Amino acid sequence: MTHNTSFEAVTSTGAVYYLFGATGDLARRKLFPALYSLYKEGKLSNNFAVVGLARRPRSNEQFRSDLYESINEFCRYKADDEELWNAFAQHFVYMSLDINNVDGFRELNTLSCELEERFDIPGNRLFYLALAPSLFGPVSFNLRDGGMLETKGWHRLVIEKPFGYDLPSAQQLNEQLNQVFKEEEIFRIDHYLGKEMVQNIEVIRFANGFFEPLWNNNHIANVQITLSETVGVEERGGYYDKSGALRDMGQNHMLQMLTMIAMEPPSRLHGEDIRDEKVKVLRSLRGYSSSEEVRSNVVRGQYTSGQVGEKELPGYRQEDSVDEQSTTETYFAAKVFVDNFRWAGVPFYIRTGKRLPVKTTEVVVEFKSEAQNVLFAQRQKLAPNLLVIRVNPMEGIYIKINAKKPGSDNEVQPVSMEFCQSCQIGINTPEAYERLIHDAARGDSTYFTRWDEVSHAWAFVDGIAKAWQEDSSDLEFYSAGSWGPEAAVKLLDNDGFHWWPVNGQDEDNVIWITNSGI
Ligand SMILES: NC(=O)C1=CN([C@@H]2O[C@H](COP(=O)(O)OP(=O)(O)OC[C@H]3O[C@@H](n4cnc5c(N)ncnc54)[C@H](OP(=O)(O)O)[C@@H]3O)[C@@H](O)[C@H]2O)C=CC1
Ligand SMILES: O=C1O[C@H](COP(=O)(O)O)[C@@H](O)[C@H](O)[C@H]1O
Repeated sequence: MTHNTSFEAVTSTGAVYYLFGATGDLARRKLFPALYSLYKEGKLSNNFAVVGLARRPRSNEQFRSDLYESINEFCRYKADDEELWNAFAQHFVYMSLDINNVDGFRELNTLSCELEERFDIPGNRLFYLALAPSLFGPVSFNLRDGGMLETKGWHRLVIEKPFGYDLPSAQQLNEQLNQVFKEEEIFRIDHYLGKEMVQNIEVIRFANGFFEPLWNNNHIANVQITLSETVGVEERGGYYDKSGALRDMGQNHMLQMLTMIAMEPPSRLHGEDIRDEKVKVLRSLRGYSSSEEVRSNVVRGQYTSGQVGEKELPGYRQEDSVDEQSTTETYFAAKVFVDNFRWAGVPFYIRTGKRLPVKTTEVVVEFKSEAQNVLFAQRQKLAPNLLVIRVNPMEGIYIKINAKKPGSDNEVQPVSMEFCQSCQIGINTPEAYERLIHDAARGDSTYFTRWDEVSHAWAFVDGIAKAWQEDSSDLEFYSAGSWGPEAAVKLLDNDGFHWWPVNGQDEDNVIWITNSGI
């Protein structure tokens, strides 16, 4: 399908949306609010119905009341227009269903036919699995065996991460899904791909004349991708202790962002062409050939207790449902190479962690400055030019260039020129889940991960995980609220680089030229 660059205009086709896991955290915090925003902005066609599904009993009224609370707590729009709210809520029904009970799916089919008639829906069905991954296979089989796929319309399966625990488990899961759904019917969520500024990477790169000619190893010294979080593992200690930062963030969000930065221009702006280019990057990732190589290129850490502001925060091993002797990493940083013509020799430094000092997602592209420094050597060492893409929570880009300090003889100083998208649009940019639900309803899979992407990403990550499993002695500890293990600093230091400060907290005396008014 042609990748539709206009999020605004297109209303999705009529469908029944099945929210498996409707009593869960994801539904409450993300999915209900996303559906309401889409409805409010006229992006859901009027002929739709939503069936909430989970085991615990709920009447339709209770379900709608949960929906109302979730929207008022988490949605960027409040449900304060009574007429609109009532019109929206009447599309929602709830059915108690155990995934393992095929008879329940037959009842669900009967309910679905009624809803399709009531709302004039042409048999299109979208199944959103906000469930533990172990239930993805059983749901798919019971959808088929319970007759849920016997309509004339389209059928789509939207699944949450994690897609497996490693390559073998992901392959097994994929084989199960493929017994029921075709690849083009499977929409694997990576919510980072729904973020405005991640999608903007493709536009910044390919819609501007002055970046692409420089976008290669002749001009770029290194690329840094940071996904830092201030939160700990919250209520998800049980899941996280088995997963760790590498699987939780590395296999998916970080590698996906890396592919957007490193991919070749697609031949057309079509979903499949874009995904073809992304998968080529993943194929070109240089795996680590030994445990020693993993140790010298990948750093892992775990947070210990620490003072953050007024609060003394617990260490990871004291978190609920976490093993007291756990060696699970809550931080990792890696030096990664993309072995292809464009990127030969350019290090990509990636890092993510929990309980770091700020919540931010940023990409920094550092340009080479040898030639300029030869010329200016007698005066001063120049700062390299940077392009910074700010994904979250601030959205925008800035470039850092050098200019003459006004009034000085020949002093050069860095100047940052910023486009602050969030300052212009405010916090009202669509949430990632809005975009992704809307895309799935329109059948646009551009910003969902295809199986070959997932499998290559797992193959890369498995190499690291295997080395770590053999020997955990390189696990370092960092205090909550710090920037992670010292070894992550050395990783760049050894190459003559350093992590650039995030959140615009530049240590230089930088002048900002900005549209943000700050
Ligand atoms: N929460 C988040 O922010 C994120 C979550 N995810 C992923 O989304 C998925 C869901 O996460 P989350 O909402 O946090 O999980 P929760 O544990 O909060 O919710 C799980 C849901 O599954 C339902 N459920 C469990 N077993 C069955 C069953 N046998 N039959 C029917 N329903 C069942 C539960 O309802 P009941 O007990 O009533 O049956 C509940 O609604 C997971 O894969 C998670 O990794 C991904 C990214 C972020
Ligand atoms: O997928 C996940 O992402 C969140 C971070 O997402 P963000 O949109 O808030 O940046 C992370 O906290 C969680 O552990 C992980 O599973």
